[in-house]
Amino acid sequence: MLTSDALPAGWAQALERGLQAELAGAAAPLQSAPLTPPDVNSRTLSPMFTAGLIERPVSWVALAGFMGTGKSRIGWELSRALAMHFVDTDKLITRVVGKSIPEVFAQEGEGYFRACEQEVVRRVTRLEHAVISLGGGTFIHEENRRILLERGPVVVLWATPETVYQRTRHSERPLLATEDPLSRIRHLMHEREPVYKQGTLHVHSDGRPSEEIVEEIIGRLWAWSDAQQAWAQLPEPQGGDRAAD
Ligand SMILES: Nc1ncnc2c1ncn2[C@@H]1O[C@H](COP(=O)(O)OP(=O)(O)O)[C@@H](O)[C@H]1O
Ligand SMILES: O=C(O)C1=C[C@@H](OP(=O)(O)O)[C@@H](O)[C@H](O)C1
Ligand SMILES: [Mg+2]
Repeated sequence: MLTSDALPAGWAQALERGLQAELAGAAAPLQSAPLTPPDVNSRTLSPMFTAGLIERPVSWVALAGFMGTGKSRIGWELSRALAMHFVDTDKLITRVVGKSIPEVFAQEGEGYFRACEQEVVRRVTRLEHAVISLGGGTFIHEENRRILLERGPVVVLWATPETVYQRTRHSERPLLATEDPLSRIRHLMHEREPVYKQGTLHVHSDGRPSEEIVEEIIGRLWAWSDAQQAWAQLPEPQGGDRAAD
């Protein structure tokens, strides 16, 4: 595994330029109209636009999970629903390196890609008001996982190997470019499953329209942030550290 020290000089500056271009490319969050009109009775989407004040359950969230579970698509839709910035780490790497993901794997090697990913994670965890869609392997790397979970909730999307196969079979995922992609999916998913389980929230994406998934994520994020606040307001137990109880 290469570390980010292996990246060429100037990579950090190129990343910064690429990130700014990505953020400017998507409509600025506060100027973009939500795709779904606010519903006054729904906790999930309506509180955002009360008296012109946008309320969000979180100011930062990342989406993790296996290839084809919908991180890129759901992340984008979630960012529109919450009027937040959107960064897809694969898209950002593609922009900074100037090559597609399969080209990066083929020409620079997977180690180089993982080093780029690590640098991108370090940077995007410093963003505010952002939805981050990770690549399927990003959360697997221990250091990435630590930084991400320290920053905010990581929502893991799940799907069966069959669904993943159907969703990825016409696209280029270098890790699935084998004679028997379904077996490869099954094997890799099994291997990675215990790590994905370390995410904050877990949402199934099989056979569900993206709007429904986005709505569930928003509802679960509200519940999560309410619980975080309730926990923070608990009085410190006498004579001890709460975490040690
Ligand atoms: N809930 C869904 N239902 C049907 N198709 C979906 C759903 N979520 C994503 N897709 C489609 O599956 C493919 C892979 O989704 P993508 O967002 O690229 O996944 P990931 O980023 O996790 O690899 C895309 O063509 C996308 O439009
Ligand atoms: O699972 C992985 O290791 C990868 C997943 C891909 O992203 P998606 O999960 O968005 O397809 C992309 O980062 C790269 O091909 C490696
Ligand atoms: Mg993706």
